[in-house]
Amino acid sequence: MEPPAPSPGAPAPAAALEVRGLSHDWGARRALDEVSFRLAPGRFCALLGPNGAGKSTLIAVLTGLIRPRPGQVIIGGADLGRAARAARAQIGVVYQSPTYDPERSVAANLRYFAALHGLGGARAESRITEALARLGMAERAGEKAGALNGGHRRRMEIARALIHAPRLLILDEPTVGLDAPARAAITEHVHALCQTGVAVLWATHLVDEIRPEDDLLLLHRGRLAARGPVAEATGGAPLAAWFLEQTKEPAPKEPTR
Ligand SMILES: Nc1ncnc2c1ncn2[C@@H]1O[C@H](COP(=O)(O)OP(=O)(O)OP(=O)(O)O)[C@@H](O)[C@H]1O
Repeated sequence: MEPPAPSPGAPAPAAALEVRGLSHDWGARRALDEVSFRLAPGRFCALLGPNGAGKSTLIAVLTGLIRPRPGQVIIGGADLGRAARAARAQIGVVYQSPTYDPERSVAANLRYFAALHGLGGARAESRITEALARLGMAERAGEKAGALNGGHRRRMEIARALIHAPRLLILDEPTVGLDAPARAAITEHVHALCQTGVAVLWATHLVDEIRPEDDLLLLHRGRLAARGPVAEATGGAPLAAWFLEQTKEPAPKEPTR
């Protein structure tokens, strides 16, 4: 992972995601400040940041929920500001809050999303089977979504986000509220997806979800405080200690008399 080159010579391979000079203000509060990075196909990139760092705001911009002002988002070569449909067609999203129909089966939930992407009939069924198999959910296709445990519901949502074969999968703290085995299973499944060429942007504040071979973006108070392969970004320091050190709040000042 590297910052975007301002004047490329030979054409670089299309990035799964390229973000240039992105800022966003919520009223008087600066939530994102000049954020730029590039994510290569097939890479797992952890977007690490403490509460309030700006992770969800960044994801809202990347998924087109809010407009970058200023800034540019390019997904698989398509500019989100100028060619929103083409750009959005290349991303799958799993938001922090669950979004599914608890009364319908797992397969029916996926079928609904397939239809939203213009997929139907045998093509949709084969994509559903494939996506569920990738998440280890094949045998649960007929179960009611509301009857699944939390970990399986999340896996269903991840399978659903893959239904249109996106280039980039974006997940906003997907393991919130899950127990340790479910967290480990989901982290494992999503890392494995990268081997199929999908790039993953995984927002988290939990360092145990990040592996040494991953890419890392450290977001703190809206700014990218570090980026690159984990060992490079941390300078080889243990990740948990490094994260605490980087995001340490200044001690409150002594009251003056
Ligand atoms: N809709 C909003 N209106 C006003 N301020 C907002 C809004 N959403 C986020 N903020 C503010 O923007 C800053 C970044 O918040 P954001 O939710 O993007 O951070 P986060 O890293 O996702 O945090 P968390 O891990 O707690 O979800 C915070 O100061 C937050 O209070």
